[in-house]
Amino acid sequence: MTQRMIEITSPWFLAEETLAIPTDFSAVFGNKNPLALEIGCGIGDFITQLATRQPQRNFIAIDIYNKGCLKTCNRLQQNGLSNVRVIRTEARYLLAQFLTPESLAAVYINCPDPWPKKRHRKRRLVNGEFLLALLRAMRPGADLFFSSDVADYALDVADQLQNLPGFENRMSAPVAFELADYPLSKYMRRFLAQGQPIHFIHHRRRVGDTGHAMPPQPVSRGFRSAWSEHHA
Ligand SMILES: C[S@@+](CC[C@H](N)C(=O)[O-])C[C@H]1O[C@@H](n2cnc3c(N)ncnc32)[C@H](O)[C@@H]1O
Repeated sequence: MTQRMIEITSPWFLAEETLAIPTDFSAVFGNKNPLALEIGCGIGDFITQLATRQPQRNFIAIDIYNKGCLKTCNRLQQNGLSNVRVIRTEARYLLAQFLTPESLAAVYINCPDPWPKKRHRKRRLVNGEFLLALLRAMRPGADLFFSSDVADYALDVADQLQNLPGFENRMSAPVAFELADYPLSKYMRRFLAQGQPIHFIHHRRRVGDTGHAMPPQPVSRGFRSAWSEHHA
């Protein structure tokens, strides 16, 4: 099954095929403000709140879901936010192709697809290899925020992070049920309304960390299709 592709003409949208490899995002935004990334922005409610609160930062919001990218662009436009751009792309592809090492000041991943069945867990986006690719793109001192409604996903990510010396935990526990001043996404609000807790993780790339990130692995464009199958 494939997504129905809607052409997105919004000025907030960057078409993946027009981006330079790697991309100079300072030139895209016309300033050298710190750059942050949201992976899996959905309909853009989280990034809209965050970018409103942090006008001194630039944000890239990515999703493989075409309609979600369109809704995110529309929401950003309604809120007049000039510090965000939306890209329809796959996270690993973005990290391997478009981002330079140490270019990100923060990364946000909220309620990633849970793949709850045990035999599907290997499909989860956030694993050790992915965290190393993130680490490479994060500058020392950059923040990584992860949230999930699925306890075992969050515990697994917390475990992986604990074993990566490039990261340090910014909270008093590996996983918390609250994160002060953190905006709520659509999925977070949905789960909280159903009485399900959200599990939060906040790590930082250790200042002084030099060599724990691995070089980018080759990622093909076709790699993305498996991830978009369920968005028909
Ligand atoms: C469960 S939704 C959560 C959306 C939003 N973060 C929220 O909390 O409301 C997960 C989102 O991640 C996107 N996604 C899944 N895998 C992705 C990948 N590999 N790269 C980019 N986006 C991805 C999906 O298309 C979907 O919009």
